[in-house]
Amino acid sequence: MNTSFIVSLDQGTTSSRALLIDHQGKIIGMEQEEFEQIYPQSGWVEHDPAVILQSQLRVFEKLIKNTKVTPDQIVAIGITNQRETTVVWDSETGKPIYNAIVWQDKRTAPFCEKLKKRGLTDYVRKNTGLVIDSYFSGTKIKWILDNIEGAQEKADKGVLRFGTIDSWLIWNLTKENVHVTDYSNASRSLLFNINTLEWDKKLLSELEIPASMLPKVFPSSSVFGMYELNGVKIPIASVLGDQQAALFGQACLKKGDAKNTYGTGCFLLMNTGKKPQFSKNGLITTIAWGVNGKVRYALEGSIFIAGAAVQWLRDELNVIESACESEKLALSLDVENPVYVVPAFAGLGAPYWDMYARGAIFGLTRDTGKAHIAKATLDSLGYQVKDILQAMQSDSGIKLKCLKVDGGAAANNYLMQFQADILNKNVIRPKSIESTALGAAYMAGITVGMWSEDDILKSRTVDKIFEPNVSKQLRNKMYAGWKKAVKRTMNWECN
Ligand SMILES: Nc1ncnc2c1ncn2[C@@H]1O[C@H](COP(=O)(O)OP(=O)(O)O)[C@@H](O)[C@H]1O
Ligand SMILES: O=P(O)(O)OC[C@H](O)CO
Repeated sequence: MNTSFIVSLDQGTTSSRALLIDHQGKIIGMEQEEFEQIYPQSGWVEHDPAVILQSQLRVFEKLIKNTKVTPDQIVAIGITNQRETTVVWDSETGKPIYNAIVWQDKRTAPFCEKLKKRGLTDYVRKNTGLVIDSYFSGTKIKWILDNIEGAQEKADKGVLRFGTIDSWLIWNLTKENVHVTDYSNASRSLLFNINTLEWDKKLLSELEIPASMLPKVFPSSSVFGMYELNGVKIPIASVLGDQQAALFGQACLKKGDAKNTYGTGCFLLMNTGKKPQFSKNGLITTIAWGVNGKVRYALEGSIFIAGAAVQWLRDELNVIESACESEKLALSLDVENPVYVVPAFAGLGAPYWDMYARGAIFGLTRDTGKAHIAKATLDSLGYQVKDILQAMQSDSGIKLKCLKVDGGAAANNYLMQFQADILNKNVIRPKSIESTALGAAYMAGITVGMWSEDDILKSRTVDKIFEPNVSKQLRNKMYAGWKKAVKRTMNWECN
């Protein structure tokens, strides 16, 4: 092979991936490894940071071996990651002092209530763009400092480091152990001021988190450090939170462009341009990226459980053996489905923000079978996206003509058709649903001068357009059932 490539490391909630991408933006090779989800208590979700690192390094090594690419052909590495998931490690030993607390984890809900009672809601919204919720990293750091023996003392001595997964990977990938992150990841911490692009001193003091724990923050398109592979130094030339990477990878580069990614959760983001726009309908404001001296903002609707509900069908209910089987099962039912599944397994995110909602199944009758449950589970992804899209249109004043989609569950044709039906909009699926990895690669390519934003716009290819095909009456009836079901799951686990 006589060309140059970019390696994209995509560290997701359920798996680590490594992709080799050529000059034309074509995926030449991909390796993927699932890893263990740890549920120590109801509502708690953890990952082992060492397992994450090892799985990411293993898929990287396999990619090199199977594609036979040589280190000197790799011009840059791009990193994209599950966001908010919090690792705290000891800088002297390099060892985490606790498992990674995953974005879905609800243990800090009581502390979030305290912050709300202290009157911080408005301050947090205006300065971080976020709502006070256990989703974000800040309260997870606080929990570790308060609950792990010796943590506070070590933090006070300046020995501890906090990072989202990008920081944790880069610390370990670089010889000098650099401690860095990018704007998009920092903007998910509850500690980063998205107006001044600095850590927010007031919030650090409210949460009693020493500034010495925090990584240095750079634009997403930067050289974050060097990774040495067989003596060749390769620049780590981009870092992006996975949802922002998918927005970039889907070429949503202009104000008003939007995409939805169906992974473990579902995340609908709209590029809102140069200025942060604040929501009146339960969405959050986030930094999309920093590139070429420009910062771009986005409005985001975060759904906590999407593909994870399909995993629940597979692993907990055993009604399917693989995720793609859910499509066959849903299509086996050709009558209207009276069943609703509300997968509020980790509370409800946007637009409800209810940390105390819990999952439920409604409308069961004697003839309800696994096909009803599987279909209702897939439908719940589509309904949640409709909730978000309505809020997004109302906040932005922009009526979306269509919805660009990607992520693992976007492969499901039944789901995509249902999505078009319930939204009454065309749903556009690109040829490659790996927009996240592509976005990180494009960003790295921009840093090293291999691509421009124009090249990204030209690289989009459509696989399929799903067109709406149900009556308005049926659509409205189905959606009304969903709203009724959601209402009944709310505030279930009262504090
Ligand atoms: N054909 C399918 N139908 C429905 N869900 C699917 C399908 N394929 C994958 N999924 C779901 O998509 C998720 C994996 O997508 P991915 O984009 O890899 O997520 P993540 O980055 O969050 O790990 C899993 O939760 C899986 O259950
Ligand atoms: O790992 P994913 O693709 O489910 O993305 C997780 C999000 O980044 C959480 O905010």
